[in-house]
Amino acid sequence: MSYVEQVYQKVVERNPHEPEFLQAVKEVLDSLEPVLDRHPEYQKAGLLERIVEPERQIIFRVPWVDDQGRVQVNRGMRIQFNSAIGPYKGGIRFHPTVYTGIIKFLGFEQIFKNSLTGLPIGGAKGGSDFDPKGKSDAEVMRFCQSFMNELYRHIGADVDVPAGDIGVGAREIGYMYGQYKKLTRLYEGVLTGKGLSYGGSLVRTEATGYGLVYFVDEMIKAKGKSFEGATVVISGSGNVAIYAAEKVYQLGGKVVAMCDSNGYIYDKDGVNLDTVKRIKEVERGRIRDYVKSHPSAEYVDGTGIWNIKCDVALPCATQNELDENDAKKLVANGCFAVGEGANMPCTPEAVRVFLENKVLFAPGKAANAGGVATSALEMSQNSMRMSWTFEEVDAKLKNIMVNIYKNVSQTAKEYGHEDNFVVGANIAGFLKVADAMMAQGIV
Ligand SMILES: NC(=O)C1=CN([C@@H]2O[C@H](COP(=O)(O)OP(=O)(O)OC[C@H]3O[C@@H](n4cnc5c(N)ncnc54)[C@H](OP(=O)(O)O)[C@@H]3O)[C@@H](O)[C@H]2O)C=CC1
Ligand SMILES: O=C(O)CCC(=O)C(=O)O
Repeated sequence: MSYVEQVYQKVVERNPHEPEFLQAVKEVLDSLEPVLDRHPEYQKAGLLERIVEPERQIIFRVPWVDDQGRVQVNRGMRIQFNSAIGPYKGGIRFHPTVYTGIIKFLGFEQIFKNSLTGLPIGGAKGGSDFDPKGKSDAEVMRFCQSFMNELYRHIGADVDVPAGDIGVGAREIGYMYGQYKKLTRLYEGVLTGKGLSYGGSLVRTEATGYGLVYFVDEMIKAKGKSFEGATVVISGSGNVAIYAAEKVYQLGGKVVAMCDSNGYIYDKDGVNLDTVKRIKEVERGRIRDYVKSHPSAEYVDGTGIWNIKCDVALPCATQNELDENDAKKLVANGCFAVGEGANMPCTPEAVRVFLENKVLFAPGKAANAGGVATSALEMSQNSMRMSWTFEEVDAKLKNIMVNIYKNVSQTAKEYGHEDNFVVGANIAGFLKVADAMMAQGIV
């Protein structure tokens, strides 16, 4: 058994009930064999054993009172995975499926993603099994305040800087920021994704979706293709999906389908993004409402969005939402590129189908890094007590995404896996963190 296989075996023994975490670790470790051949010193330093173990996990009770006066109790957590290259950084997810296996897979991915941005940020993730769907603003506020009543002890502008993720947007960040400030009396950049009136950065709302499309654009341009005239299917209709769609339209493509967890809409004339924004950002409604104002579009309950013919597929909803059969369908329908806006949305079997069929595949830790990169730009602006214009931040974001593409594709080539951006992203993200960990001793 190789060193890498031995490390993975130990991870399986230690975390037997966390399949998503095991999936994320296996994908990274599988890419690292050639790196370990070149760097035998990593084994001596126990580098892999250390990188797969979080530096710290904080799990806490979150009690709150609902609108009926009943006491509710959720579980909160923050997993601070790796601080070798900077303060912990990563989102907070509020969703009923949250448990340690999900937050650990996200925190682990975040280490390498944050490294790829080229900015000094370590990896972390947090969340709760609280479901904001159907809750009143007052309930969400009480929950967020209670969540922060514990979390504030473990974070800080130079310690750990959380942000949003599924179920956590501007509203939740605002409530958490207010409570942090009240508890600590500090007005500092402790969270990103803040509102513009209290330290937020322009473009952070758009950043993950825009960044995804900048990355995919670079990847397909290298093969002589473009978004101009391309038909695109995007799963999800949340923050990442909406702004990926906006950038696709700006580059001349047409988005024909989007979804939420209940079902998908198909609009052959191109999904009207103003309508989706109204339904999702203002009314907090369901995607099925789209057909009320666009009767020529179709709404279909359940999964199945990947059966729709497209040139480019952008999974932007959640982990493991696109499986082997979906991938085969996309290939059969002529899809030539897939970009992961979500974290780990494609199963390992689906990724294999794409790579075997020469579909250009942009893995999430590279392709969706624009969100956290812009969060780091928000941290810089907060530290400098200034704010850049939309154009300035957007230009920096685009530059970062182009550089990530270059780094990932060059690394893939250098290690003998040309056009395999999964291997390229894992190795390039790992090398910087490994170098920093080696320099800092056994900690
Ligand atoms: N926000 C960010 O900056 C970043 C986010 N990401 C990743 O992008 C993904 C989306 O995040 P974000 O847009 O912020 O989250 P949002 O909460 O804004 O949106 C999530 C969207 O995905 C849908 N969805 C969730 N679960 C499923 C499912 N099982 N099947 C179909 N649709 C589903 C939701 O539908 P419904 O409303 O019905 O639940 C919603 O439309 C996540 O994987 C996240 O980790 C990655 C990098 C940065
Ligand atoms: O902006 C951030 O800090 C985190 C974004 C995020 O959660 C992610 O990259 O998955």
